[in-house]
Amino acid sequence: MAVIEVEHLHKRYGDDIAVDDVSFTVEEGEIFGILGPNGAGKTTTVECLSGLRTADAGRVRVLGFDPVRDRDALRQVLGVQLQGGGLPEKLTVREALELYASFHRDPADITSLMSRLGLAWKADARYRKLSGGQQQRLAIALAMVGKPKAVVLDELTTGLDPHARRATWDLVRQVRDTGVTVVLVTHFMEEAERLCDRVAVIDSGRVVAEDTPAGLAARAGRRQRLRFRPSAPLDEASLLALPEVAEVRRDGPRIEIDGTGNLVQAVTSLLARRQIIAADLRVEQATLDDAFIALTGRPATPGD
Ligand SMILES: Nc1ncnc2c1ncn2[C@@H]1O[C@H](COP(=O)(O)OP(=O)(O)OP(=O)(O)O)[C@@H](O)[C@H]1O
Repeated sequence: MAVIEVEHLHKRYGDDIAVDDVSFTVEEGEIFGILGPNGAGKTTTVECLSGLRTADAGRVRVLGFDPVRDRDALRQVLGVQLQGGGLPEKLTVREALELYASFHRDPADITSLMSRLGLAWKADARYRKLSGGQQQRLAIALAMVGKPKAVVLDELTTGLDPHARRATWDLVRQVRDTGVTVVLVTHFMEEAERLCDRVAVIDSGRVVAEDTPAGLAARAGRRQRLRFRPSAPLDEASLLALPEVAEVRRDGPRIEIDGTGNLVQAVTSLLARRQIIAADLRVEQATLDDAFIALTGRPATPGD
């Protein structure tokens, strides 16, 4: 069942087109990633589906509701954590949760929510005293306090160290495991690859691909890269004569080969015929990063 349907969403700020033409569908129970570089239109898209902005054109349905017309009803079933959604510095964790709970007809039990999200020991700590990771835990807790059927989490792990980022990923998986559909906005490839069931790649206000992370990586051409140190000289021409080999590079004593298909088998049987041993053999598959570059012609995280 589709939980979120976005069809031909368009939103501009004056002459600036933030979202040009975005369509995607989020299915029940999945973690759906919206991936793209800074300024691609991700936040504007999720603001439109959360009812925080009105689209200029297109159709959006979230759990059957029109986010603008049915905003109050939607608030009862959709949890939202938006980028930089800062809280008053002096508010404690418990107070923030009590405040958000008061907006809902049937809120979650705050004590058990805090313990589920590892915040019980910080219940009386003020917001400003929390670490970045704890603030994000609280953000997830606030999005979950209304016992939503779906949550939108925007740039959840930006600014977190690798350890806190991984801990946050575990929490997002926990949220999904309770049956809540998750829409996750990110510009981190690794995050999308590790966490998401499906991903919409957005670039300059348009969806350039919608697929599983593995499906997106496959679009990069199922490129493989092989690296090794041959035990005896190996001529490039005989490697390039193999149909699986696209490119051969030398890096000191190492050889780096890009290719497709049964690349590993083709190269290793050539080596066996020549009685050459491949030391330090490494095989790399195309990643979501490669797919993003293949789709958009540039990296997703400039300057990251
Ligand atoms: N309130 C606003 N007023 C005017 N322009 C805006 C506003 N919000 C966003 N924009 C512009 O719309 C475009 C898309 O911005 P948006 O924040 O949706 O992108 P994003 O993909 O979420 O980027 P980021 O990863 O940096 O948050 C950008 O060019 C941005 O400058």
